[in-house]
Amino acid sequence: MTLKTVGPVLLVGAGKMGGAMLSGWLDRGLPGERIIVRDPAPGPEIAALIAKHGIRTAIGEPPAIVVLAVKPQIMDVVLAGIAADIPAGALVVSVAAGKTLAGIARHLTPGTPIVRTIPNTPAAIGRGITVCVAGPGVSARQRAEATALLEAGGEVAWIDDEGLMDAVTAVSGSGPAYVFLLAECLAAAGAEQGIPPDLAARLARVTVSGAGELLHRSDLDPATLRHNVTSPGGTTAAALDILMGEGGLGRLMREAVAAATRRGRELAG
Ligand SMILES: NC(=O)c1ccc[n+]([C@@H]2O[C@H](COP(=O)([O-])OP(=O)(O)OC[C@H]3O[C@@H](n4cnc5c(N)ncnc54)[C@H](OP(=O)(O)O)[C@@H]3O)[C@@H](O)[C@H]2O)c1
Ligand code: PRO
Repeated sequence: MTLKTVGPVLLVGAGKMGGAMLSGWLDRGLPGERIIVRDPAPGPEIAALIAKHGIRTAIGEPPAIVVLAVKPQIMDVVLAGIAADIPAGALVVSVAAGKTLAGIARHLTPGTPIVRTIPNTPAAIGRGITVCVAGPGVSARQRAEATALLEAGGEVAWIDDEGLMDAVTAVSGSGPAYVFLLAECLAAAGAEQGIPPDLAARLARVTVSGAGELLHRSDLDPATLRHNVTSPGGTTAAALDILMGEGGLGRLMREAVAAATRRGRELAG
């Protein structure tokens, strides 16, 4: 299945995540006329995409896929409002953190096929990863169609155990924020050592993105790439003694991912 033949796709909610997905779809060739966007007040970038690509904002041809990208806290209300517009047999794809297959199904015609997913914002440049779990009744064709759509945003992984989705959300869904925080903290620490803030921000930005790109292109695992920077008794080793010590990044990351996983469970509602 190719992206060009997917759809029509109804995107409900074109904010940070829905907007990132929309950019990925358009960049990779999903024709604008196969997309419908529903959002009460799309931001200027989304409005520009809608105008440029001739994307519809009202349902004409019935959608084959409905992508739900509203906040989990309003998902129940939104679903109650759009359930009647979801044609029988259309595939519903949720990207909402926490919201379970059963919680979504509750609002829809019994038997509606649903795929619960967690993408991440690098989908905007085709470098994200989306993890998916299928509910009952999702056909092989619909799975292939969902894969084609989501692959526009990068890699796609299917899992069978929905119980893992909150932990997945904590790692890859929220993960880009941890990396951006690393860049912020690295810049602030550099400035504290006397580097002019603009230069410190540039050093941190290029270092984090360059290291990410090296990790992306290299066959080596992250630990080996780290070793390659670390001269015995050198500067990196001095820093890693802090970062890898007790109370260091390992512990902080474990606690952070556990907190995000717990919050996902709470958002189930
Ligand atoms: N952001 C991420 O990195 C990320 C990653 C993985 C999954 N997710 C999931 O993606 C979903 C959206 O998150 P987000 O960060 O993109 O939030 P967001 O930026 O607030 O996007 C949600 C969008 O939905 C719009 N909306 C509100 N009510 C609506 C309605 N009745 N019908 C259609 N659209 C409506 C909002 O408009 P207003 O702003 O005008 O209310 C907003 O544009 C969440 O469920 C989240 O868990 C997000
Ligand atoms: N953004 C959403 C949140 O913060 C879900 C993962 C990333 O809840």
